[in-house]
Amino acid sequence: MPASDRLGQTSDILSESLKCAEHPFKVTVIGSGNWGTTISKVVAENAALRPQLFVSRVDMWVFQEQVDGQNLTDIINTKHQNVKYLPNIDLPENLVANPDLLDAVKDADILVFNIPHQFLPRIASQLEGKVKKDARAISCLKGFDVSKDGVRLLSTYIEEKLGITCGALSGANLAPEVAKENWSETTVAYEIPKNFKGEGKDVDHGVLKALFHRPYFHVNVIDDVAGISVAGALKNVVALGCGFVEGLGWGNNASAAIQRVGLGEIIKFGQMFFPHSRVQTYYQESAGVADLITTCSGGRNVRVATAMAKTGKSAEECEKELLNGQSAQGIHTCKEVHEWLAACGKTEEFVLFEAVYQIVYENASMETLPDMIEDLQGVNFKADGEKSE
Ligand SMILES: NC(=O)c1ccc[n+]([C@@H]2O[C@H](COP(=O)([O-])OP(=O)(O)OC[C@H]3O[C@@H](n4cnc5c(N)ncnc54)[C@H](O)[C@@H]3O)[C@@H](O)[C@H]2O)c1
Ligand SMILES: O=P(O)(O)OC[C@H](O)CO
Repeated sequence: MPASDRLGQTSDILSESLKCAEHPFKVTVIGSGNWGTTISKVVAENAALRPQLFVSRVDMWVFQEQVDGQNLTDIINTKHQNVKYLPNIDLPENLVANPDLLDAVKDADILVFNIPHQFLPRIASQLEGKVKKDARAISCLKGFDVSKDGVRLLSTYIEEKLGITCGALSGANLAPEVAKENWSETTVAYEIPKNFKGEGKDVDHGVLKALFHRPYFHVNVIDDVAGISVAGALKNVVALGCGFVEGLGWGNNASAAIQRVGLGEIIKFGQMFFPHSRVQTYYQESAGVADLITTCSGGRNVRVATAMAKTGKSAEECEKELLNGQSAQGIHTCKEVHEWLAACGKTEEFVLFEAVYQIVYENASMETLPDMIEDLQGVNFKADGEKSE
């Protein structure tokens, strides 16, 4: 379908639910990697299409770097492509690459966070006290914040650090496919805050759908921020497990077994540490089992873990060699999850997550994965009060 037809189609799908904003919302995306640039494209397309709701210019904050002797921002703003992180994809001309973080956010009503999550603390510190007090945010990051105080969602981290309400976007969304406008679904989760200013004056579910929904990118908006965030973070750890068995040449059955156990651990983790998350989110939403399947089929975490199995190199080496500056978030998340589970004495209840950590950081043998999963099944059986082998 030509791009112009697709734009028209979007407009039809959303027109009835759309209201005018009193003042159009200014949107800034913080991050310009593989997914950061893709989501910036999505948002800028919608901003151009809906002047009654959004300021046409969308800023995309870029962590500046040189590419062939030129600033990446200059290349993006002239060629309208992010040649390093999303090559060969045309970006809308109303998307402006901005290397100055504080300038990019200064007028923003909606902040879309989209950076590898290990960089969030430094960026959030720079933003403290510098964003509009009534700005709203959406986090597209997949990961957790773990400290001695506990495990926190990244949206909660942003809320507490910046004093603004933050939701999340997560789904079965390999960026290169979304960027090429192949159809996919996603889930946006946002809880309307107590200080909601009213329709047309503030961000609500309709505004978020108008911001993110495209003919090729179908959005379901819910309020279970914890559910979609837990699923999005933990499927990256499971994907590392799938990459190990793929690299060992064990085939699809082995990968399915890892995904089955992984889904169980994701739901258990959510119920144990974020009891307000809803179990049905994990299997009904794109952010749940669908994201697990797509990531375990072809994501960067699988590719890195497969290379580890084939070459014997470390996760960091494989990430560096394969991803050209992109990040496999499972490498960080499995460590964060291990640290949290160890702190609360629960590692034995999440044996797949723990096995992945041991393989990545403690040189444990990948061949031990099946035995560890057997042990887990034994624990589950006994917990259900049934006979254990
Ligand atoms: N790529 C995908 O398919 C995809 C899909 C859905 C969600 N996500 C999630 O979105 C988030 C962002 O992923 P991505 O794919 O856009 O990033 P990426 O993996 O492409 O990482 C590259 C980005 O990191 C930036 N960077 C490097 N060093 C930095 C530093 N010191 N400070 C700040 N930024 C620095 C680079 O400038 C670049 O913009 C992650 O949490 C990821 O899990 C990714
Ligand atoms: O390529 P990955 O493994 O980082 O996964 C990307 C996305 O999270 C898939 O939804």
